[in-house]
Amino acid sequence: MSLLRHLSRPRQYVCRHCIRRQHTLARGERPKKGWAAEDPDVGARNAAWDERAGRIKSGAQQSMLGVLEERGFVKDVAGGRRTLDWLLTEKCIGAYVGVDPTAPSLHVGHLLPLMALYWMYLRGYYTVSLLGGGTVQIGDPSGRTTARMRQGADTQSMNIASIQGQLGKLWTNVKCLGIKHQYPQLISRKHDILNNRQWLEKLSAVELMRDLGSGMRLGPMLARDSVKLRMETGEGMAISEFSYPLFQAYDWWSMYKNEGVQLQIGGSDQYGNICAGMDAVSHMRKIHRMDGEAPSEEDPSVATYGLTTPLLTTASGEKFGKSAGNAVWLDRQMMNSFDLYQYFLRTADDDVERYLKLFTFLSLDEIYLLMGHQQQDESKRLAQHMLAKEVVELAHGAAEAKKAETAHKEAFGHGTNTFSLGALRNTLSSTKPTTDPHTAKLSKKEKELLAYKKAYAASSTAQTIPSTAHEQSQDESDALVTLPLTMLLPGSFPRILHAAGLASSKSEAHRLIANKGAYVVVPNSGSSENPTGLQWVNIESSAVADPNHFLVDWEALVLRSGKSKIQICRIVTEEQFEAEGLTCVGWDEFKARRADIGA
Ligand SMILES: N[C@@H](Cc1ccc(O)cc1)C(=O)O
Repeated sequence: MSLLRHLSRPRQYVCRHCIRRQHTLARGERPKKGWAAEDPDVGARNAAWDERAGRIKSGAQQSMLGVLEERGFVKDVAGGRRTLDWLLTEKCIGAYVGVDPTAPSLHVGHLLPLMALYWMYLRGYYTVSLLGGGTVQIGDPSGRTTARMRQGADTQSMNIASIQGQLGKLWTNVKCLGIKHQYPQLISRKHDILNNRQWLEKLSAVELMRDLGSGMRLGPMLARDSVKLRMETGEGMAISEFSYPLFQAYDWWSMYKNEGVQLQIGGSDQYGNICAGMDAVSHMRKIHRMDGEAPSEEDPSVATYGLTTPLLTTASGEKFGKSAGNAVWLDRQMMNSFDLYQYFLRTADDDVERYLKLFTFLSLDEIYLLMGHQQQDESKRLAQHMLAKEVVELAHGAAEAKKAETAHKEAFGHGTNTFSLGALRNTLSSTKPTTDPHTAKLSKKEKELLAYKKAYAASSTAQTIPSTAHEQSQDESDALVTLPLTMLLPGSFPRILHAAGLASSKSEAHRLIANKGAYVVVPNSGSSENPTGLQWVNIESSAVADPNHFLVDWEALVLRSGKSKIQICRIVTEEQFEAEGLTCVGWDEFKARRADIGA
């Protein structure tokens, strides 16, 4: 009886494409295309949304677009800034950011559009991070001067699996950060990770060209910088790459019709793809006549919009997200938490406020307060520590962030002139022996993935700074490099600095030393009031400067380049080094030379 009553109750439907979200079916009426049965919470959700819209319109609360603009996320808006601002206030629309899994990890550059998306999630929108499992096979030419290398099937599936996991972790950490920063848990919040392979694999070539291709014009596609440049340089472009925007546009159409995704966010190089997508969706709407609810084609409440984030450069003019020319990876196995923390800790004073707004969920009031404290004593780098901790927390989680913070605060606890012995001992005691039990438990597939990631990170760093930490089979989370004692000889500091990853070559290490930019910690140099606060001294350029004289606790050499890039080197006997199956930059060359001399 009660079931019958339930069935006969008029069902509520929600239309993803019009501003009047809720519809009640009349007797005998069938739901229209784009309507989805809605759960009973819809009333409460709409009421909460309307109340918020009221607050925004009365000026009591800032609009979503206002928040994104104020924090520095907006370079361009496609489709009209004012209408997008209005739409984001009136309607709980869907938004997405797409990433192609071209590598096993995202890097910090990907965080910019994703952070804008995460803000939208926290403010109650439907948000999708889209994995380009289909589009990666085509290869986006945007912002590139050469075609991408074709990836093998194994590499591709490892990249997809790895980025999928990473996107999931990021969502978990975003939710935790949202709780930590006390953002209200809005009931309309929802997020998804979708893979465009799901629909692109089912898409027929005829359908793509007939429906979508017929609505996209050659003119704007030919006028794009990435296309023009390749034509001018004579390199040319394959049809597949040229057609890439069609596939990205089809993604949007698919998510527009099924999930109500009306906004796409991307880096500034995505502007062309986004505009092409907007035209395509509008054309597809005409073909599929989704005007059951929408009064007219130009109705801004059903149109699509694009938002691009700026290209970041540091105060010194470098591209953001590169450390000595290499990408700053978000994967913990490709860049450990200590190094990620350190990358952000090195942020220039002139950049730090801007980065706090972009890469943390701190409110603006908190940021201004923090900057006030920072100005009282810049040397403490309070703002940089906060930035570094929040980014590590977003990428690797709270526990890792705490560890990285403690290690750095101890290392720099007494200013930049001293190094804390406590920090060194803590780091050394957390070193895992040869066979890392953590890796031993991994399945064969996981081990393969781990080896691939390490090789990927090492190969992308090889041309500039070789990071021995990546080449060694140590626990991925430690910040140590292990070197054999035999390499420590009078005059060998340049070789050691190179092996420690603090210089890209021996000659660069020589230059660093000559410019007084290389330091080493002096053992037993603590004062009587602070015996564990060891002193840094400049490494001398003399040919007899002997690293052996700087062994702390007989097992570590602590080196620094510039103000803050520290590398702790664990020193072991050559037998132990070989027994642990370790190697380091310059080791083979060192052995070969030793053999030549007949030592
Ligand atoms: N083309 C985007 C990734 C992307 C893929 C699919 C999309 O639908 C959107 C974006 C890039 O290379 O950064």
